[in-house]
Amino acid sequence: MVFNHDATDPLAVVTAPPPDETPEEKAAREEREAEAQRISNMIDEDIREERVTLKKQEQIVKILLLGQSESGKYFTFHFRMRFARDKWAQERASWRTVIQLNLVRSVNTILEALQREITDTEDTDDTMTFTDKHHLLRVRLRPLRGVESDLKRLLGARPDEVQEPLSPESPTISPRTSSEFFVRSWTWRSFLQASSPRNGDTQRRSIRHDGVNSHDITEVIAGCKNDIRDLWEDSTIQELLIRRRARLEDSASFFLDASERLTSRDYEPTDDDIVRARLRTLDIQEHELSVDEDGEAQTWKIYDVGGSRTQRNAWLPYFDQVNAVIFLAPVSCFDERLQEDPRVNRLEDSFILWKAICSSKLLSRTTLIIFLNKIDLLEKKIASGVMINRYLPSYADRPNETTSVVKYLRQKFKDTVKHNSPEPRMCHIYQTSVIDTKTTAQTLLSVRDGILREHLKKANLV
Ligand SMILES: Nc1nc2c(ncn2[C@@H]2O[C@H](COP(=O)(O)OP(=O)(O)OP(=O)(O)O)[C@@H](O)[C@H]2O)c(=O)[nH]1
Ligand SMILES: [Mg+2]
Repeated sequence: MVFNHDATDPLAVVTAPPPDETPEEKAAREEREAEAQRISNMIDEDIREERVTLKKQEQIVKILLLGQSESGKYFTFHFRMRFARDKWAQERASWRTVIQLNLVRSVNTILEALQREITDTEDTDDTMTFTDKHHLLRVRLRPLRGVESDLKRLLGARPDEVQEPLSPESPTISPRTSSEFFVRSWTWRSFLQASSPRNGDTQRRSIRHDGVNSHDITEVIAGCKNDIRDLWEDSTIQELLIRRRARLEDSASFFLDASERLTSRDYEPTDDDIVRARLRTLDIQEHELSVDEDGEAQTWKIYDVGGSRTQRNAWLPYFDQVNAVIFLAPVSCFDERLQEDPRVNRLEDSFILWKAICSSKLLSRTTLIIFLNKIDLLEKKIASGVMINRYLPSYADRPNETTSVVKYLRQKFKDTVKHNSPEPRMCHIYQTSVIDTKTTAQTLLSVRDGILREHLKKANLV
């Protein structure tokens, strides 16, 4: 296309071709003008595409999950189970490996405690009595040390990240923190792809990775079935765990109680198993879901962060443009300390984090949702007689009962929003035990409706 030179337009007069233009000069000029027009069209197209992308991005609901390590952020599994069924069906089978790792790690922790007791009390009178049965169990369960490393490798850990648990015979035993396993978003994804059945292949495929074969691992674990049960059910071992204050993970007893099922060769994880599985998050994991609202699907992006202190500086870039923050505060941990910094009480750490989130200017227009999580464990602790005011002096002489404790904590988190938010705002508080799949599903619907309502309100205001 060639520019139209209108003599009444002052700009056209300036850009008009010279009157004595030769045919060659005219051809060159027209070529230049056609090129300029082509570039201008390209720029217009880019702008149009950018606008469409921006519009789409505005419609995506972004949710950020925050909270200290082991707060229960993995509950996104409920969202995925409901709103990303296909992906979830693929992912489900691979949780078998994670659950096997959880079980094996717990057994190894018990064996380490046993070894520590034997070594530490060797030359003293203060020793427990172990029989041949205990010594035999130690020997027969020894292969599980190698299995723990193999499972980690199978889940994508690099060789330098897989430290074989120290030999139970070794005098220095590794604390639980050093062996806690994590997942990186990228390795996890590739692992999932490699492990999910494809092309209608519904038969269980043996997963191979880094020279490790899942079939061999399952065989070793199945071979330890009776010994794992005998170890866990032994009253001397139970006494030992109390005496050594062995810190097993929250879900250890659930998996150990179910060890006969978990160690079987054809074991398939149930939803209840998966929600109890522990796999520490490293980096930020992004989950995309298509959430239905009156037949209309909306894209949600959920960002699940690693909660330990060393991971927290990676959170900030995700504060931008986020629609809702779901903060998980595990209320049962009032008497526990952070693994990464044993000087800090875990409940106190949640208070500090929550205050920082409420005060953040970047989050000043973000919907805030808080889950007072692990209520089931809080109930158990209180029922066992642990006094909350011993660890939380501000609780003073209020009744040592779950309802009263939850009411107090609710108010404390609410007050923090009130006194620290840059602009006045509401906060939605839920009491949860995210391992309870039924009630969490109901909570989830309420959370979904709340987020969608707020999203709509903000979209209409803009
Ligand atoms: N009993 C009980 N266990 C829970 C509850 N919520 C979480 N857990 C368990 O606590 C453990 C930690 O949960 P995760 O979701 O992996 O913790 P996280 O917050 O993602 O931790 P990082 O990835 O380290 O940031 C898992 O074994 C869960 O099954 C709960 O409400 N009750
Ligand atoms: Mg996590």
